[in-house]
Amino acid sequence: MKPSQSAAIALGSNMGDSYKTLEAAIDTLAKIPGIILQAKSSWYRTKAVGPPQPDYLNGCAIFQVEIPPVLLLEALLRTEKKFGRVRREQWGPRSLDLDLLLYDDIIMDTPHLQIPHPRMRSRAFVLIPLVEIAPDWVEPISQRVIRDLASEVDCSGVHLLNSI
Ligand SMILES: Nc1ncnc2c1ncn2[C@@H]1O[C@H](COP(=O)(O)O)[C@@H](O)[C@H]1O
Ligand SMILES: Nc1nc2c(c(=O)[nH]1)N=C(COP(=O)(O)OP(=O)(O)O)CN2
Repeated sequence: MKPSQSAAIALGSNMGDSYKTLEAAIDTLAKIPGIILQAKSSWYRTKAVGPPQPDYLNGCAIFQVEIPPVLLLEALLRTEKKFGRVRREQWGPRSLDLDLLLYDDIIMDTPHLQIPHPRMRSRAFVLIPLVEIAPDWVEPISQRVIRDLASEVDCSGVHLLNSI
């Protein structure tokens, strides 16, 4: 493996003090050896996609990583647990959701890990924050840059909370 790669992570929360949780989750990830924070987006208040539930707070971060994708996923799952994530229904409310969106230009499709995240290309709550910090990153399945993907989603349910 190369000395360092870039990974894009999506963060979301709609239970508890979401702002505090998301900020603390980024700090927690950045303290893990082999994970270095490079950029974080603004936070956005977003209408929930899926079953009726409270609005989410969403954002994205880019990390320089020196660990492989599976170890990075394990670190994300550990961090979700630390912040009280209990797995109930799919697409249901959660204190913290961390998704691995992109890892350099890797394409991976295993039962436990798909990269790029399979639903990222259609999600305004992912693409609107991500375009702030990675407009030129090429999503390797569509071969399109984030800027173009973001320009095509309906962003009516995505509202800026604070600027970077
Ligand atoms: N790219 C991925 N990022 C996060 N989790 C992933 C990814 N690909 C597969 N998974 C699996 O999904 C569940 C977590 O689901 P959520 O409801 O989105 O938290 C996890 O067990 C991963 O193995
Ligand atoms: N606005 C908004 N809506 C959402 C959000 C989110 O972060 N923001 N996350 C979801 C993801 O649900 P889940 O993690 O169960 O599914 P996934 O594997 O498709 O990410 C479902 N709906």
